[in-house]
Amino acid sequence: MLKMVVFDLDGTLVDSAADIQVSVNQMLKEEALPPLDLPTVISFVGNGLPALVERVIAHFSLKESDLQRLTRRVLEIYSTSDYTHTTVYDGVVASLQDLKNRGIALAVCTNKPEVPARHVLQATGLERFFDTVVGGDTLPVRKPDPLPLTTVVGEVAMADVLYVGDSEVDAQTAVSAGAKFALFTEGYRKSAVSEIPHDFAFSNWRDFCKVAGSSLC
Ligand SMILES: O=C(O)COP(=O)(O)O
Ligand SMILES: [Mg+2]
Repeated sequence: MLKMVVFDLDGTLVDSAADIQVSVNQMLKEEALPPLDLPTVISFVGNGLPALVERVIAHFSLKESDLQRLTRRVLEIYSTSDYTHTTVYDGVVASLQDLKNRGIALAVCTNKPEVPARHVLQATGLERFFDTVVGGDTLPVRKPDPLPLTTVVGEVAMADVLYVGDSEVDAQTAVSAGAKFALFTEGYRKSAVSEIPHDFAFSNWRDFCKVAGSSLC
């Protein structure tokens, strides 16, 4: 029986890439470097902020030793953003409300650092749905290590848990943790849907009711 649904954030609940792009480009401007376009930034998202900045460093052949400084700067800019370009995917709120009404526990397990993850949830009005939020810097390891997901799940049996995400990283996390996985296909995945292990796939949040067996369908 479904007792808990855990959600990834970027590319799953929210389309957040445009604000990530603004923050990265602000840092690049300060470094006298040219801006990156949206598809390039999206291709760098998925493994957390330090990995994103590592990819920026590789893209511009910058010094590896600048990683910490540039990561700190992007985090600073992004954490104080007003997130005006970040939108909740259509159908997400109704899906979350339905799960909450059914008494199913809801949590977020994202690789976005915890502070901006909480800010984004606040700014988009989604915060009220979630008791637990684990970010990419909450624990010593991040997804695809299963620890963030197993930590969020706590005492609930994995057989009663569904993880919902948009990427290869999320699929791998679910497999390692032993959770069922639902793939939202319209986020920031890099490979074909058929190459990403999943128990369910959906391209529109209005169809999530079929995955979660709700009365909304
Ligand atoms: O911050 C990232 O790289 C990805 O974030 P996500 O885990 O919410 O998709
Ligand atoms: Mg994601």
